[in-house]
Amino acid sequence: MTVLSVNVNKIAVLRNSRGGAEPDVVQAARVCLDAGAHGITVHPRPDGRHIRTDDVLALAELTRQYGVEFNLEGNPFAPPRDAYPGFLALCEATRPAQATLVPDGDGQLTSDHGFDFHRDGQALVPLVSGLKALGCRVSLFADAHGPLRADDMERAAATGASRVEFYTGPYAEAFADGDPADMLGRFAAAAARAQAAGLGVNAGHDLSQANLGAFLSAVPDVLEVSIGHALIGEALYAGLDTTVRRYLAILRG
Ligand SMILES: CC(=O)[C@@H](O)[C@H](O)COP(=O)(O)O
Ligand SMILES: NCC(=O)COP(=O)(O)O
Repeated sequence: MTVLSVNVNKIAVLRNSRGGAEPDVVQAARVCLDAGAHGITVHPRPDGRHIRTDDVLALAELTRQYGVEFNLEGNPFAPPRDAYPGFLALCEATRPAQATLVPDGDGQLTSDHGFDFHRDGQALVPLVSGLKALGCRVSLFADAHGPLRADDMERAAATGASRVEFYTGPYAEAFADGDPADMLGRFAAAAARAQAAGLGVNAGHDLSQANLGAFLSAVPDVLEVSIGHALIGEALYAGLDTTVRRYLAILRG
């Protein structure tokens, strides 16, 4: 079964909008885990707009206590800045079960593209091996919506990473436009190529209760989805516990 990792970035957005400690990111993560979520994801950004270093440390401890996966996302090439020690330093401090490398530019509103494995593949090799030496499974954020180059997934696998996380934003847009069939075909084909190259497939970005089921029906053997923006929004109406349980029901099919 596909596992659910809840991204709690948006809880920190709300907290930071007023300063102080509420809503409490760790308490929100605990509610998600008590509802049955399989793990917690965060993507601390160098500008500190939501998740901060102290949140990363606290969530690493919480997930350790629960014995569930902590998935830390970030750009390993972004330099340390102010209160952000850098992605690799955070991985060293917290040893997340999964490190998801994302090629975001500084100041980007949100993640909107995966790695160019032809350009970045060689540079990723030492980073992946360093993270594996820390005990992290490594996943690489990857595009699956456009035409893949013939050996894209082979190059991703050649970095030593175990998984790719497909950037699902374009699928979510196609679904919202009422015409997701072509996009689903592209993701299914990309998944087959990743799996043939020996990579496990994760997926994330703008997945929601509305669009998740169709995605998982069309794209076989997705190992993990990380979901935050829609889930936290939906939880405003239904509550966090109920919302997480609804996602888990979708994953069970
Ligand atoms: C890597 C990814 O897909 C992003 O969705 C990310 O984790 C969300 O980041 P923000 O919450 O900063 O938009
Ligand atoms: N890796 C994707 C993620 O963690 C959550 O993305 P979103 O649901 O906030 O768009």
